[in-house]
Amino acid sequence: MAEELIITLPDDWHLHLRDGDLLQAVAPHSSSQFGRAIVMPNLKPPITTTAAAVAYRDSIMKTLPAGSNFSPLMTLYLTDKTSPEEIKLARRSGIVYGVKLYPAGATTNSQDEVTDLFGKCLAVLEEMVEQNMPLLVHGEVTDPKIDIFDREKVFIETILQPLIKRLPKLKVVMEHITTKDAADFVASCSEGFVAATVTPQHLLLNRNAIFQGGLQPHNYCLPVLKRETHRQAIVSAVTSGSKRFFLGTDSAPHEKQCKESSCGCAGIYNAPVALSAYTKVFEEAGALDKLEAFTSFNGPDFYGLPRNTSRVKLAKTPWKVPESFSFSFGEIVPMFAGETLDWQPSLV
Ligand SMILES: NC(=O)N[C@@H](CC(=O)O)C(=O)O
Ligand SMILES: [Zn+2]
Ligand SMILES: [Zn+2]
Repeated sequence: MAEELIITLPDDWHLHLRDGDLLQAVAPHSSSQFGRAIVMPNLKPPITTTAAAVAYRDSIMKTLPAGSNFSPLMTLYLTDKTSPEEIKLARRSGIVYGVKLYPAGATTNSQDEVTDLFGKCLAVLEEMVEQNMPLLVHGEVTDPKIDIFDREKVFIETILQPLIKRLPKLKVVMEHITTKDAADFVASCSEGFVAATVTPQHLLLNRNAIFQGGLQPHNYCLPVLKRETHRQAIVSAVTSGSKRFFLGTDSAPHEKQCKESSCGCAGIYNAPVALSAYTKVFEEAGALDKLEAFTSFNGPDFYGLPRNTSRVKLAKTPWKVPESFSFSFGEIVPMFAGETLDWQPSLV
């Protein structure tokens, strides 16, 4: 069994860096372990224009330590009002790498978004094909009549399949997939056009983790964790060697008091443990030889970007995850708080 692995520096293809104090607090955990990150636009207010993305990128760059090579790849938040012209501006800016679809009300800060994708956004989607701009989707329907555990499957059937049929040349990333249905669907689509990101929590935890010994708010995220058979299916998908699946942590920090509340926020802060956690998944599947493609090759290949050239070492040295990280504004509790993990990353 390997005691040390050296792999190409990974990128995070789905990350929430937030803004203000929270950005300052969490940026180092990602910028020290990843080359690039696709930065989600669900701020308050959301990043809906290229101008706002440029300003947000500037504020991220200001938080990075001197000499950091971390590169934030920005995204726009699709709304019913987004114009095809905005897509052209985004492409010309050279800093926007995707447009994010949040079905209205699907998740944190997604109140006033797309209500009718085909009715209101078709011209924008056609321009995205023209500009080779990927659509990144939070793939859950929001109809309250649909059971929360079925929302991803129903999204595939009612939105994604018709969308891909209508616009087969649109690049689509199904973000944070959680089900066998999603893994099978992505595997059945054209390589290079449809791909998926997968989080550490959906690979390592099933829905029991939300209720283990009492309600566990730090294991609550969206899409919600699913049953064990689904977890096993997405582990098989990512460890199969398929190029369609890549690393996207969905690290989504919320202050401890917002998680431990009578109405707790959705989102798991996993940036500090992400590389250890993904390595554990591949080790347990006997597929450490497939880890690097998932963490460091498939993402840039899909986005048409060069692979990173620097490397990271993963040493099989047990380390204890902090119970929480404290800041002037409050605390953030990471995934696997207080637990011991095996693989410790460091830049080489
Ligand atoms: N994943 C989550 O549970 N929450 C994310 C939003 C998202 O990615 O859906 C957040 O911004 O907090
Ligand atoms: Zn999401
Ligand atoms: Zn997310």
